[in-house]
Amino acid sequence: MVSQSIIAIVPAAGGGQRMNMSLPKQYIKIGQATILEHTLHKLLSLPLISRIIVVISPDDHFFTTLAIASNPRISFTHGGSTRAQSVLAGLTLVNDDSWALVHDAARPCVTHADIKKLVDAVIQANCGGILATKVTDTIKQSSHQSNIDFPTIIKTCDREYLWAAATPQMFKAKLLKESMLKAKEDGVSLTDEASAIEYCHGQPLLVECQRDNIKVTRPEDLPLATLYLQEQGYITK
Ligand SMILES: Nc1ccn([C@@H]2O[C@H](COP(=O)(O)OP(=O)(O)OP(=O)(O)O)[C@@H](O)[C@H]2O)c(=O)n1
Ligand SMILES: C[C@](O)(CO)[C@H](O)COP(=O)(O)O
Repeated sequence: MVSQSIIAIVPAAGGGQRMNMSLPKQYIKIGQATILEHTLHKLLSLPLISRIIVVISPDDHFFTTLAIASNPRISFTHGGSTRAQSVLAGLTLVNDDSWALVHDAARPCVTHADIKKLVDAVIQANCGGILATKVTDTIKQSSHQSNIDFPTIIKTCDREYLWAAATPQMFKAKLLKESMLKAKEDGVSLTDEASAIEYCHGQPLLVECQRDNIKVTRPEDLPLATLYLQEQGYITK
């Protein structure tokens, strides 16, 4: 049984540019609830997560209108212009000795079982780690950045060692804070927490999760997230 304190940080301050919708994607409704509410319900279902800090944009006047905002285990703070800045803002509210479990607001389909699997693995190994999926496609490296119409292939990567990072990502708060601040000081941009630990020569655990833990990023992800939440029984078909 886990006895250490685990505080969840939910970065939810993004603008959702790639969704190309009028409101940030965390406030799009799937069934009766917003994406953010689905995500928070998943985290609330684990009693071992004692507190959840939701990091919202300073322009966000919507979060506090949601009933879930007054849940006693939930509080909020304001984030910054990058995901890393938002996570750091949340981390400043977490005791150094606690575990920080960072989970994207935009990943509402994560399962209770996969969060528990990560927590158990991390606590047992006493080493930070992340949920991830093994890469199953054949991966090509392009000659140019992928923002041109038809870049050409320069090589096929060996996928045996490749994983796609997901969230939650769980680390001791002090280590994560120090590693993220070091990366920031050195001008290294981070798209996840593990990158900060890697930058400081740590080796986080990879814990395999189900492939339904998608990040809602583009419009075509929405029907997929809806289907997964239906299959999981969170919304009616
Ligand atoms: N300044 C930011 C940027 C992102 N996020 C959060 O980080 C998670 C993953 O980021 P991403 O999918 O890139 O979200 P957006 O930044 O909203 O999307 P986009 O990049 O398409 O604008 C999301 O829950 C998002 O709200 C955040 O808290 N603060
Ligand atoms: C943290 C993350 O969800 C892991 O896949 C991802 O890196 C966030 O990246 P984005 O650049 O904000 O989409």
